[in-house]
Amino acid sequence: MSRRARVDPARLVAFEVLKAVRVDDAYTNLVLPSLLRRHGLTGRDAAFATELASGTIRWRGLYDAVLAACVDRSLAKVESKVLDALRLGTHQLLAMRVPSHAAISTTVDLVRDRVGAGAAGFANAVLRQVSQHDRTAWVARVAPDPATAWSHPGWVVDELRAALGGDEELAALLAADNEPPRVTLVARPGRADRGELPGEPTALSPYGVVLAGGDPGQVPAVADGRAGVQDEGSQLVAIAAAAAPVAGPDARWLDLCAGPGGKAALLAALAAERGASVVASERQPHRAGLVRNALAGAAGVTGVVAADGTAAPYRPATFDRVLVDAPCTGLGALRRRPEARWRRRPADLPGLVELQRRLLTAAVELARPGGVVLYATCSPVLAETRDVVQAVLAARDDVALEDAGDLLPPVADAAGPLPGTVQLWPHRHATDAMFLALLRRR
Ligand SMILES: C[S@@+](CC[C@H](N)C(=O)[O-])C[C@H]1O[C@@H](n2cnc3c(N)ncnc32)[C@H](O)[C@@H]1O
Repeated sequence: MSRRARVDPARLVAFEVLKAVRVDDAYTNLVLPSLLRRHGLTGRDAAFATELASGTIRWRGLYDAVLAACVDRSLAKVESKVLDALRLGTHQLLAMRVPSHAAISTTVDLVRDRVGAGAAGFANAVLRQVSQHDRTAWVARVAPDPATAWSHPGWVVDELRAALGGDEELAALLAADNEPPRVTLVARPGRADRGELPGEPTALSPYGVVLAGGDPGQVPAVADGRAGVQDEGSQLVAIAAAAAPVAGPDARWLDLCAGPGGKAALLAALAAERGASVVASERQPHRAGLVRNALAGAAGVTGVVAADGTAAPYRPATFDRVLVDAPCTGLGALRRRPEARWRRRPADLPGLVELQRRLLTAAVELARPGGVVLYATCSPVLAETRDVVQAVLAARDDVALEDAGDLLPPVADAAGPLPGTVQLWPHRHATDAMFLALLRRR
């Protein structure tokens, strides 16, 4: 048998995912499917590789603290490929139902094959130490703080704690961030009925279904664009944007930050039912292309435009409704993006907040008097939610904050940081932490 043949393909796929995320800034969710295909993995093997890669990336903060206690030098001095393999071995030992001997021997085989015999001996010695304790005991030894125990960067924990208003629910939120989310589908009204989708109806959105299992791409209504994969919180954003009462004409709707098009597709379906039509606008041309794909075959669409929303090519006071689903840190959607928490930096915030403020200002100017603007983020960070809305309200006398909660089916415990705003949470609502604020132009 060749040395190469001893490496388990599911572990090799996970190892290659970690490398792509580290070296190429790849997104786990995008790189995984092609690697699974390339190595011919399906079914249980594909599920194992997915959990191994995604879980290892999510839990990297805790695992590095464990490994630091088992290695006699700084982790920065351990070769990156070896460190990746050690993290994979640690995830199998502390979080997956893999017998210790198998977790260690398969990791050692991987390191021998990919790095060399010396590194394999080192990996063997380190993982044997890791296997001396279970996860609870390791947390007690190396992770006295919630950031390490729940594997989040400290600054992210600080932002989430501030948004929650204290420590009471912090552990529940951080734990929810570490659970891969259930897959939810949306039946786009007028095009599909949720009764034809496989799974249980969602609790909050009248169009949603929690997928029972399997590949959503195989669901016929998803394959032909009448339904889509969409978090329930995102469904509620589009629903709220469509539901705000508007006196007078209600035909021209705008989605100012539409890429890749999930909310635009639901909004267009809702618009079509009411004889209205959506302009879907997105700055990045390739993401505008994704919006075009998402809207293929949909009624209720005026067009898709690649345009900077802060200088959009529309006349002021044109639209009856404007949705601003603003670019943000995404710290409310950590469940679905394993690497995101490690990639974001506090220094990203000021630029994003400035852009959010400019986009919301532009949206207010594009709304006609009496029209509405729904501002949303998939982040609960106060600088991106409360502060942006407050800044725009303070700078203008032609706009007022109204109650976004009234636009939704009853959602318990969803009060946002300003009166009338809504803040959803993964640990309370099993949605992404979407923020919603409703503004009306005077
Ligand atoms: C949170 S995402 C929108 C998600 C989308 N609404 C959906 O449901 O599929 C924010 C989008 O805003 C876009 N964006 C960033 N800066 C922009 C700008 N100045 N004008 C318009 N769009 C912008 C990003 O490219 C990104 O696609």
